[in-house]
Parts: sequence; structure tokens; C-alpha cells
Amino acid sequence: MKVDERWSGVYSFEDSPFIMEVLTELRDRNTDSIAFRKGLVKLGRYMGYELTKTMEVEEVEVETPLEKTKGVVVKDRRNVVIITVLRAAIPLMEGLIKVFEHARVGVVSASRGKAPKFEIEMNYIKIPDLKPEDTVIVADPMIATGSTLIKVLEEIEKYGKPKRTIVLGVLAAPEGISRIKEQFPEVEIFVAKVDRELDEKGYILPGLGDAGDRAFGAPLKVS
Ligand SMILES: O=P(O)(O)OC[C@H]1O[C@H](OP(=O)(O)OP(=O)(O)O)[C@H](O)[C@@H]1O
Ligand SMILES: O=c1cc[nH]c(=O)[nH]1
Ligand SMILES: [Mg+2]
Repeated sequence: MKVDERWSGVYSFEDSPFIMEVLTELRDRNTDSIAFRKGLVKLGRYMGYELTKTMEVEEVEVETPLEKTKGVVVKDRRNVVIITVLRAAIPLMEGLIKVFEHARVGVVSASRGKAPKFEIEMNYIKIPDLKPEDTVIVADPMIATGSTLIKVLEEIEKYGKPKRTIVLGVLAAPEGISRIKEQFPEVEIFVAKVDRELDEKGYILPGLGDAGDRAFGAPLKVS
């Protein structure tokens, strides 16, 4: 895990060769949707595992079949709420929940409109009550303009004040991180990599394309 000095509370996993290899496969235009989804599940699992390194640990006593010894329990792992931002976070959540098996799960739909407004349509919102001991992990693979996450974070604030709010993504553009950090300085951001910039349509460069479409296929517009 690497601290990104441009902001406070922003981390990347550029120092993990395994995470970078999975990211490389996701970036590859020839990766089909089965492999793309599998890659997102892997990243959810391994980035989730890395996140446990930032969590509160308690020392416990354990009895092996032979004798007593000291062990640990990652306390915060028991109090995790994963917020899944549809669509692209579905496979990421599948990986995360393997590490945080006790997690309560919220689901929100968010769809970004076209440039230059990038209006966010959010029609489906199911978020559990957030308790002071909770670590909320907002899973969304792509942080581009940041508009989606700002809208989601504004909504989450209505459900209680957790111990930590974490955004877990795959790729981010510096513009999106700056916008989120400006409005939510306390929110921690963990991404596999911070990419270079956004193009005029709001796509991350070099990026991996449209994460939702690559994982599930492009939706047909009928009206
Ligand atoms: O930071 P932003 O500029 O708001 O863009 C990021 C959002 O774009 C994608 O969702 P999209 O709207 O394409 O929906 P989808 O997951 O259903 O494809 C992605 O999964 C993020 O939620
Ligand atoms: O590059 C991008 C930007 C927004 N959403 C995506 O899926 N990809
Ligand atoms: Mg999309």
C-alpha cells in the first residue's frame, strides 16, 4: 500500500505486483467479460485483504490441541458495511465479502449521464443503519469525475456516523479524487492505481474503458 502525497488519506496498491498484474488484464481490450468479472472479484478480495492491515486488531488467547498461545482478532472486520454502487461494483463486492464475511450490504444504483453535465441518476437506494463502530466501504471500480461517489456519499451521510468511511476503487482520475476530498476530507480512498487524466467524455486515461459494459455488456437503449 502506497500513500499518495498529493492528498491526505489516499492510497494506491501500485507496490503490489499481483494487484498490478490483475489490473493489467483488466486494462487489456482483449479481455472478455468472463475474465473481466473474475479480475474484479480478485481485486475485491486482495484489496480487501490489504485493507485489513489498516484495521484495529485485538490480541486474544487461543488453545491449540497442545497448549495455550496468543492470537489476534481483526475487530473492525466484524463491523463492516459494504455499499455496492451498481453496476460495476457487483463483482468487486463479491470479492470483498470473501474477506468481510460478516458485512452488512447496502446497494445503490447510480448511472452517469453524458458530458459536460455528468448528471447522476440514483433511483434505487437500500442502505442499512450505520453505527459508530462501523467501517463503511463504498465499492465502485471507477472514480472518474467523482460525481457518482459524491452523490452516493451525500446519501450515506443520512444513515448515521460510522467510525470510518472508505472508498474502494480500481482506477481513479486525479480530478475525481480532488473533488471528493474537497467535499469529504475525512473519507479515505484506496485504489489499485491513480491514472493520468480524464478525456473530454469523462473516461479515465489510460483507464480500462467502461467498467459496467466490459463486465456485463453494453445495455440496449430502447427509448
Ligand atoms: O466518477 P464518475 O464520473 O461519476 O464516473 C464513475 C462512474 O461511472 C461508472 O458507472 P456508470 O454510470 O457507467 O454505470 P454502470 O456501472 O452501470 O456502467 C462507474 O462504475 C462509476 O460509478
Ligand atoms: O473511464 C471510465 C469512467 C467512468 N466510468 C467507467 O466505467 N470508466
Ligand atoms: Mg458504465
